[in-house]
Amino acid sequence: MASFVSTDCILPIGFVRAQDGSFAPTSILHFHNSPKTLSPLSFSHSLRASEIKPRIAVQCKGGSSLAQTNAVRNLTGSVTRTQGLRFAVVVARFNEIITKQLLEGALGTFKNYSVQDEDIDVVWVPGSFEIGVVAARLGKSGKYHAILCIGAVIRGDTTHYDAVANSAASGVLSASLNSGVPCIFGVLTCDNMDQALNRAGGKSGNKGAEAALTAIEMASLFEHHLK
Ligand SMILES: Nc1c(NC[C@H](O)[C@H](O)[C@H](O)CO)[nH]c(=O)[nH]c1=O
Ligand SMILES: CC(=O)[C@@H](O)COP(=O)(O)O
Repeated sequence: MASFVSTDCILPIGFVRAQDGSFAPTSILHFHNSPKTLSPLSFSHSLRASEIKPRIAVQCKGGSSLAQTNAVRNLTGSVTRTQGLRFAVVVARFNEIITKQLLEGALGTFKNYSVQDEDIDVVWVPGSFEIGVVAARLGKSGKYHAILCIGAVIRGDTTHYDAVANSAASGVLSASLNSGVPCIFGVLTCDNMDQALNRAGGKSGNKGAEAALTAIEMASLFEHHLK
């Protein structure tokens, strides 16, 4: 059974045993809770207790030495713990015949998972290119646990599609990273209208509904495990 030191443990490595038997660390590894194998000089890894050499002392918060655990913690957002979670939905009006269906699918998912109407704000923007800046503003407001971004980019005769699709994706990702609030990419990028219709409630399902479930899970992960 793999075992790992718990989080917030600092492993002094490369140390000199003093005359009084204490250890003087010469370099520090800070441990996270990710169960990874420690290579001899790697950093920011959890240490397999079985790999702790007798001469290494592990100083953990609370003063215990050589703290070990047999439990690997798995942190996952729960789609059944939605009470108090607040969501913003940024929707592009461009290709509204598609985005309205995606929005309806998303709102249906929120309802099915007991997200209250008063905990959802829907913000309309002209097109998918404008989603990122609004998502970033909403994320930084501190009012929401996740931002669901909905759009439909459909290829035309020019390369404009690539600019809009790529900008939408990078805009949503940047909003996530800059605000620290999960911004979920629910923007269709399709070669034609049929592909979009199939993914907005057609035979390929509703990607808006799927993205809403991702938003719930990520909101729960951040609220219940990563604060
Ligand atoms: N062609 C599509 C667009 N184009 C509009 C842009 O999103 C943007 O609003 C405009 O360039 C002004 O900044 N938007 C979509 O969402 N989907 C498209 O297929
Ligand atoms: C994604 C777009 O911007 C696209 O719909 C625009 O069409 P076109 O490339 O024919 O101007």
